[in-house]
Amino acid sequence: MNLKDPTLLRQQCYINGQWQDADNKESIPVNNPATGEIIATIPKMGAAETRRAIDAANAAWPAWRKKTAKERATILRRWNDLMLANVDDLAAILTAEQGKPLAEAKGEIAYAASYLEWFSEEARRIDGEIIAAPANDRRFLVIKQPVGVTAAITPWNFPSAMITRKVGPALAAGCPMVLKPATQTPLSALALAVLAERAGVPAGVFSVVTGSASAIGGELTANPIVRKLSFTGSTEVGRKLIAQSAETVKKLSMELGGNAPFIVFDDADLDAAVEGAIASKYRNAGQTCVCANRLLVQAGVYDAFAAKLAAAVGKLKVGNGFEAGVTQGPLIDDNAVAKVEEHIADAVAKGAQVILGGKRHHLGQTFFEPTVITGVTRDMKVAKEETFGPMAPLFKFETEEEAIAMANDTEFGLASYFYSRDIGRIFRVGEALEYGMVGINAGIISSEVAPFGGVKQSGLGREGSHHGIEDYVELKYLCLAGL
Ligand SMILES: NC(=O)c1ccc[n+]([C@@H]2O[C@H](COP(=O)([O-])OP(=O)(O)OC[C@H]3O[C@@H](n4cnc5c(N)ncnc54)[C@H](O)[C@@H]3O)[C@@H](O)[C@H]2O)c1
Ligand SMILES: O=C[C@H](O)CS(=O)(=O)O
Repeated sequence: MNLKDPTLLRQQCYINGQWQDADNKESIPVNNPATGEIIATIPKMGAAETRRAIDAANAAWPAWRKKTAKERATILRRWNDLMLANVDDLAAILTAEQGKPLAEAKGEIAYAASYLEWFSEEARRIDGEIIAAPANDRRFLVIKQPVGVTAAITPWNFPSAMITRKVGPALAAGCPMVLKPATQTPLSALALAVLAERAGVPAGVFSVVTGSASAIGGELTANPIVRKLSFTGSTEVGRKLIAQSAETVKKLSMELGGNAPFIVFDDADLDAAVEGAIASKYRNAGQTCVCANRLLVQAGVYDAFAAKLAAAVGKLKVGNGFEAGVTQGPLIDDNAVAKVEEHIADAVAKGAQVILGGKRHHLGQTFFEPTVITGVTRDMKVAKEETFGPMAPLFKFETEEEAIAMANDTEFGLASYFYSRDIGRIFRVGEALEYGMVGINAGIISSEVAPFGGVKQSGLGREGSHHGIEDYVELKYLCLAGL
């Protein structure tokens, strides 16, 4: 990894403004999924170090909340600017530990920085209310105050953006944050801490702890000083963290799993639908929470869409993310590859046909062939489970009502997509889909200015947009009498 600024690559945790090893000096390797080589080691910390980070956050909170909104905004804006000034190094670190192509990694860094920029602006718009009281000698005031010490636990698939989507609103609202990044991709988080320090984030306001997920998570969820937990990851782990947080009644933000339907109606622009399907399904080698997981295609255009999609998918280039022109990197680990293989094998055993790809790539490691399968039916695992890999399963439907029923037949409700040029259908289907987000004639919909989040078992709360700050403030009602 050739960095212009090698000091961005850290192999220690950042607690209370200090770079530290684990108390027991133990460490964990960080692997490059494309080559299998060890690129760094990080401390294997646990509950004791996490408690110190929480105590440091609590000690730093009064001074941080006392800063004016403009002072906090200035620091967040400077952090954004530093991310953009170091985009090449941050992207190289991200590709080395997560595998996504460098162009995608640069895109993630810009996306991640946009949350710091957005919440540097939102910091100055956390306004209250004065309510018309029911008596002339009274005035009712509502003010918004920072929730307190917050914690974040983030996934490996977006090692930078999932962090700034949480730390941005937290710091903007006046809350300190203790972060546990994914064990597979901690280096991006530690590089963010380097830039936070340079931006002027005071010691204790942002700390990064790596190591035992259960030990660190156990402390973050049990410690009463932590007033809020924001988690992004699988629904399975989210359920555990919700249960662990119940004892201390923490505020929770949960960004969990998905099972996105991608519906192609017979009135769709098929070329646009293929472009959108490629963008949604194969971004990050299919490892995003909002990837199309089920492609539902109306019978009249099924064969034409399948042929067009297979032709376009066949042009995707698999390889090391640092190689020019590569659009498909490796999957994160062998378990991820096994999940894709399991879904393909199950579908084929129940009658589906592989029309493109279908097996591990000849490059070895965790590379997988971009895959398209047809003849998929609702009894197959891929209908109910998140594949999280570069495999597009095509289901067939006859009517609009059938498509909506198929799309909603899941416990998930994060992202959904459909392609149609009929305005009546656009409103009917957009309103009928049980999802937090709906892409209409669009395969990529995420933005810092829009509310990101799901319904049902895809999560709680929203991140980004004006709404994203609400999860980091408490409403306080002041009743003024005797005026
Ligand atoms: N909704 C969203 O915005 C969003 C975004 C990205 C990923 N995801 C979901 O995340 C999943 C893939 O990411 P992943 O494999 O990192 O998910 P994961 O749930 O396995 O891990 C997420 C984070 O939780 C930590 N963790 C795991 N077990 C824990 C425990 N017992 N206590 C405390 N922390 C624990 C991990 O170390 C990691 O930091 C997919 O289901 C994907 O849909 C959702
Ligand atoms: O995987 C989850 C991310 O939230 C995807 S996105 O980059 O925000 O669309």
